Amino acid sequence: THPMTRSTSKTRGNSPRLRSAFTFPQAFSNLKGTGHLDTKALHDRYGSVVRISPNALSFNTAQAWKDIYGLKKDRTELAKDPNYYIKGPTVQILTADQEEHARIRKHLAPAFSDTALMEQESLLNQHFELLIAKLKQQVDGSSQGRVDLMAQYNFVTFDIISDLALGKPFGALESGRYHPWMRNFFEAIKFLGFIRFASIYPLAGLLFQVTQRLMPSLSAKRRAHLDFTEKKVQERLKNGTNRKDFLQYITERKYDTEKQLNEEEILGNLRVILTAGSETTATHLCGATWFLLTHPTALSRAQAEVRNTFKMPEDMNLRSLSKPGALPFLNAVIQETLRLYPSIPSTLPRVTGPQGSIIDGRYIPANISVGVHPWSTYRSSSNFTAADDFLPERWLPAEAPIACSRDKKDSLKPFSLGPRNCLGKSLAYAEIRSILARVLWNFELQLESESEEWFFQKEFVLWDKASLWVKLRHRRPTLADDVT
Ligand code: HEM
Repeated sequence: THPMTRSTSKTRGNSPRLRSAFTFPQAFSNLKGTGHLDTKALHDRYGSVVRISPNALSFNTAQAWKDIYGLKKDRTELAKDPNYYIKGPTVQILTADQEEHARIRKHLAPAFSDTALMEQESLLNQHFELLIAKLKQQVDGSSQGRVDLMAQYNFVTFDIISDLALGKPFGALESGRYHPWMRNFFEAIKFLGFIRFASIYPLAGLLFQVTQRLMPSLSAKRRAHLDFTEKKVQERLKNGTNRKDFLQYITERKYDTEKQLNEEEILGNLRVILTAGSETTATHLCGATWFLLTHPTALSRAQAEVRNTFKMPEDMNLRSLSKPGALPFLNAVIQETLRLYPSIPSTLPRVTGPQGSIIDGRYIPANISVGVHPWSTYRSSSNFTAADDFLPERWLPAEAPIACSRDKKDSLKPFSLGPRNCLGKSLAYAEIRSILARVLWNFELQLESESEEWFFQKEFVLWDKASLWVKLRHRRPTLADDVT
């Protein structure tokens, strides 16, 4: 452990001077897209709790995850930090306060149950298969298998989520192009750093609003962006369907009619799901692929595991892919990627209650913004041995290097925990396993040289990813293929 990690409960010992006095170091860090590195550097220097701005503390331990995000014994939770989770005109699951959140989550949850997932399988399979078919076309086509997998993973995950949330896919895989809604979304990510900056500096925020007003094209674009989802949801509600999409579950279960989600609330929440459930999954797929392609032994092993487990591509389905004990190495790769390349690398902040809170054994006064910083936590040597190394074996009890037996596995919470944890976790795992397994089964893969440094990215709440250029070839016949 770093000597400062266990240092003290004296808050001053964990307070870098500039950070304690001013908000600008944190604001600039966000603006530059280096927040993950800067916060990690502070943790490395000051230990497991550090003041990152006058009113905000960052933590990096398993216990802090529980204390900040878990449900308390008295059934209360630390509120989401209102300066970060800005409420819009419609209540929605991410920003709602505790009571409203419980109501919304109760109505959305059936769409994400294990039963729902199994019922959605045939819909999901169409997209998985289309992805593989399109990749095969590119191997045979003029690009000779040179493919931007980042785009392809975006296409498939956004197609899936739009199919489930809006009743129709964006059609990105089919057309091989970003749908305008997706293009707007990715353009907006670049602004997230600035928006965070603006939320700390009202003057910058004001300027931002004024510029938006002065640029009709920008606000027209925003309107079109919102209109699109509204129109789709209205059409879907009007026409009805037998498909097991999200709306089917949200509208068929009648709890307390007074507390039903109204149409506006349904739309607001579907919009959240549309973004929460697409980019995060695509990001992880890119990360796992990049790690495999830069670690050839792991790539061969994952590939052999998938190909030996499934003789025919039709053998891959949600049940066989998620069977306990199936694909242990691929699952270890998935976990290790969640650790080294968390789709949401920065803190999702909460505020301490009116009486203050005990976090990681320390009393923290009332109304302080607190959170666990995933990037710092997952790369801290106080939590993981060889924390910066890609070592999927650490997740395999029989093979983990002895040094890794001290890993604090509980400090990895990529889907958060407690009442506000990720509702789409099972769907995310299902998509990730299904897509990675199919890609590894069907193709030989090689990283193109311009993507060797792909991993080193800026972070604006989400990662500012570049294209991931990969050379794909058809699967080489194996001895087993010849025999059978
Ligand atoms: C690798 C993929 C994913 C990761 C790493 C991830 C991570 C997270 C995290 C950390 C949160 C907590 C947010 C907070 O505290 O404010 C969250 C919430 C949420 N996620 Fe995911 N997510 C993923 C995929 C998905 C998918 C596929 C869906 C749905 C289709 C989804 C739907 C949601 C929803 C609805 C919430 C809000 C839950 C609530 O507030 O009760 N996520 N996710």
